Amino acid sequence: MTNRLEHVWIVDDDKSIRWVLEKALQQAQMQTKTFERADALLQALQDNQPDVIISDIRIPGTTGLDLLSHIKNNFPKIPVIIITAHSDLDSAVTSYQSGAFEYLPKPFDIDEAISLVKRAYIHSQELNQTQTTTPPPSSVSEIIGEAPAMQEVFRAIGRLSQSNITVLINGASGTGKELVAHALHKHSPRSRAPFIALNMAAIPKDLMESELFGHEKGAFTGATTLRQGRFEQANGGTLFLDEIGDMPADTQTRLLRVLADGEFYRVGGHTPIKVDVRIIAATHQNIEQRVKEGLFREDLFHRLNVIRIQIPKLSERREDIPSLAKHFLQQTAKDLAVEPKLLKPATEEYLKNLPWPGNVRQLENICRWITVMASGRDVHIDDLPHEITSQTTETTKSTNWQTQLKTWVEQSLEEGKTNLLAEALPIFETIMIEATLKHTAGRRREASELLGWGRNTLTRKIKELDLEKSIKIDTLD
Ligand SMILES: Nc1ncnc2c1ncn2[C@@H]1O[C@H](COP(=O)(O)OP(=O)(O)OP(=O)(O)O)[C@@H](O)[C@H]1O
Repeated sequence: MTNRLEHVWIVDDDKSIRWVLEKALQQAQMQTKTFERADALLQALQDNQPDVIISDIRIPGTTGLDLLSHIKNNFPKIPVIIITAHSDLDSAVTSYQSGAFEYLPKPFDIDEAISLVKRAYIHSQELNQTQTTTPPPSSVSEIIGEAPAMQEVFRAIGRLSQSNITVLINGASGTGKELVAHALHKHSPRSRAPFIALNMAAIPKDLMESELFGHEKGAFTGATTLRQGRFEQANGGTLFLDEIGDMPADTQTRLLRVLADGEFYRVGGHTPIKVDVRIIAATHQNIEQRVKEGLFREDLFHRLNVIRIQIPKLSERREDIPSLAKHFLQQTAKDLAVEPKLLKPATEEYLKNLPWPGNVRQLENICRWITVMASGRDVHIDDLPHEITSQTTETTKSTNWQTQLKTWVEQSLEEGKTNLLAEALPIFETIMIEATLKHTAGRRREASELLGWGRNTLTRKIKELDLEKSIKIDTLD
């Protein structure tokens, strides 16, 4: 996963504000949790704490300001961003005075909200707040993958279970590296000890050493308390170092020493600390290339590269797309307590043929979008977000549809499919009909002329292909 260092909790009784913030923050690779009421958030704070809290000034259960003072008293290091109505300057002032990190006047700009959260997060790090990242529970156990390349990954996890060996995971962003790292931990003798994830690319360079190794009180300006680093937190368990290729040279040197000696010093410390930590590292980069270019230490590379697991891009395991999509649609529906959406076969086929540069994470995001935005229970191609339909244009720039169709036929035959026309024709007709009706704003007579069919044929096809629900603007002509 992981740029997802930041855990952000949002409390607002306005569902749409919660939704907008949540999606935007997730898009920025942060983990979010939302609450409708302040008391639910206070309850949750007893179990664990986020890096940043965003709260409306008026919320059921208490006021934003009471909540703020409760947090300031009990969890002083968590920055709180208060959302206020524009007119409500008084409360903005009061929220500052009561210790809010910042306030966000409504209506707010999403980018501004995100940069505010990022600033608050860095600020909280400077206040030496220690937080562990735990992936969301729903993503921990289930790894979906029928494709041969994924089966290979499962075999590796199986072979490595009960072992403590160092693993290097390679794969593009969003392919599931953290999920695999977590599975390796879960199936290891260390499963009861912590799994700590840390993304090198997300940590400012000068905070990296103290993030990894902790620091003593007074080690540098602002180090007002002793702070444990991730190595200490992960003692007995697993430390997942994501985007290891981005690790600065001096930290690489230090890490190498720790791996060789099994001990380290906190920043500003003089007593060696012994730990027993299993390292799982991951990168999307070609790490051998970085070694060649002198950007990554060769000796460290060999230490990490004991076992290598390669996670394929989503475009290299297209057969898994329908089951992944189904899984994400069900998961999102469960989270939102709504009925899961169902993809029509043509939609599945369409999704299977997209380029997916953002890999599984992108598919997951699209499924969330569909769950919230698609109007009916059945999801037609037309219901997909523009983001994805424009991707097709990108693909078709390089490969025309005939070539893609040919690839599909070849793949299907290889998979042993039969009766190919019965599968392809309805998809072909659905795309033709939906696109044309979109163009004519739902006017069937005009669409049938454009398609070169009689009006009755079009009506019959729409019925046969069960497209009625997807045609939203349906005039009576
Ligand atoms: N095979 C899979 N089955 C189910 N869910 C998956 C699978 N692969 C990835 N996911 C989900 O997709 C999302 C992205 O996966 P993950 O964060 O593990 O990718 P990553 O490779 O670590 O990404 P990055 O390099 O950007 O940090 C997560 O929510 C994860 O749970």
